[in-house]
Amino acid sequence: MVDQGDLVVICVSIGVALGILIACLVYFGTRWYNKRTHLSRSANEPSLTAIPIRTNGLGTSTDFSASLTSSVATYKSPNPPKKSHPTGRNHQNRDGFASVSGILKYSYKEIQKATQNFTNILGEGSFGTVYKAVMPTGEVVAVKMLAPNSKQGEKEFLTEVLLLGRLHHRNLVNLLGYCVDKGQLMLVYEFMSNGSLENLLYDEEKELSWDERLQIAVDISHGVEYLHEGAVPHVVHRDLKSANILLDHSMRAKVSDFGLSKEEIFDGRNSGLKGTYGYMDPAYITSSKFTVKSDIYSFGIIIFELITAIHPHQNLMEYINLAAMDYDGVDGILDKQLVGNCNVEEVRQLAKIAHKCLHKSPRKRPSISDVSQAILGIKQRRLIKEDTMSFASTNFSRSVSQIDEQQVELSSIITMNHREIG
Ligand SMILES: Nc1ncnc2c1ncn2[C@@H]1O[C@H](COP(=O)(O)OP(=O)(O)OP(=O)(O)O)[C@@H](O)[C@H]1O
Repeated sequence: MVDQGDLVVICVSIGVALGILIACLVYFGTRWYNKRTHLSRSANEPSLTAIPIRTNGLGTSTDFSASLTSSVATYKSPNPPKKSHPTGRNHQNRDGFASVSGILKYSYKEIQKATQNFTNILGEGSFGTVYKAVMPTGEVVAVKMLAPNSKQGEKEFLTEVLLLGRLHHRNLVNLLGYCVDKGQLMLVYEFMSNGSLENLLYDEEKELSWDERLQIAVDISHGVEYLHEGAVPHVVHRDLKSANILLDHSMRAKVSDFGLSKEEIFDGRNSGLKGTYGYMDPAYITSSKFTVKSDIYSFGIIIFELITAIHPHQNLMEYINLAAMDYDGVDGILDKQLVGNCNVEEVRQLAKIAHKCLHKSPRKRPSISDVSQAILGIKQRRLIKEDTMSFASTNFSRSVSQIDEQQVELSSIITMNHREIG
């Protein structure tokens, strides 16, 4: 027989053992659950800061630490990002790869037919040839075919497509589709019928009014604002220049070539720099650190191109420095198309904003949202002025017609008086 004391000891021991068992079960169960949720979350959210990239066009890298300083120009902002714009497109995707972004995959044959066997050439860039294509739906698009000597691998190309497909804004040249077929890599973009800003500014036969130029500056600032502050993850363009600003049928400007790996500049040696001379932030050249403020610098140069129609490769910077000496200094370097055809005060205000973008200390340059607010301010001040003037002129004509009416009344009274006296 077990006495009562032993029974108590046995019960307590069983209780303690059960307690330990339950505690262990809860502890390991929670750990297992947390791990499972973490894994499934990671699987659903591909880390875009760990994108394998093309490096210098010389090879590929899948090293994640290297990708953090990569030319796939994403960066993490200290501020929480604004909500990303939805794609608004509702295409069915045939391979499911880019279904998140709503971009289409085309076959080589489809593109071949749409470009009339690659005969419809729009231009040539550092990535390869750009063709005009008419899709079976009737939609006109631009197809960028990567040069066969491009060292970009298929995997890296698809990663870039995935990144690009996430970026949609009315002031960006949106990616509509892609093609990886028969060893060819192609990107399908919306078609911009008025070509590049560079062509419009430097072709003697083309004309750009001051209003169009001001609107182009507003449009570019909105496109860059989306890349810097709206897109998730944020994107640094790294090659803003007038050749990368394209215009649609209604002369609205869109930023192109964003998010693509940029080729390293070759100037007789491996500089390690990416971008285009003339637009390149001097602070980046000395530090090799590319930031959003380097894009702001390039944008400042584009604004001065809009004002002067002087190409950065034709000593634009010297003219800018000269103009910086006085508030009205910009009057002397104005594009001759604009002389007598623009509001000089607005030109001076825009030049003042551009000077700030070119500040030699990147920290002192404004953010893109400040720049776009300031440019919009120029347009708004004009609207307010026009409103005030039209209000004043309406009041003036009302007063004139009142005087006219009173004169008629007066002359009829005088005539009546004359008749009575007569
Ligand atoms: N979406 C488009 N719609 C119409 N024309 C385009 C489009 N994209 C490019 N083009 C034209 O094709 C030409 C080559 O463009 P691409 O973007 O490849 O090179 P780039 O910007 O001129 O130079 P780089 O590649 O050195 O930046 C340009 O003249 C441009 O006008």
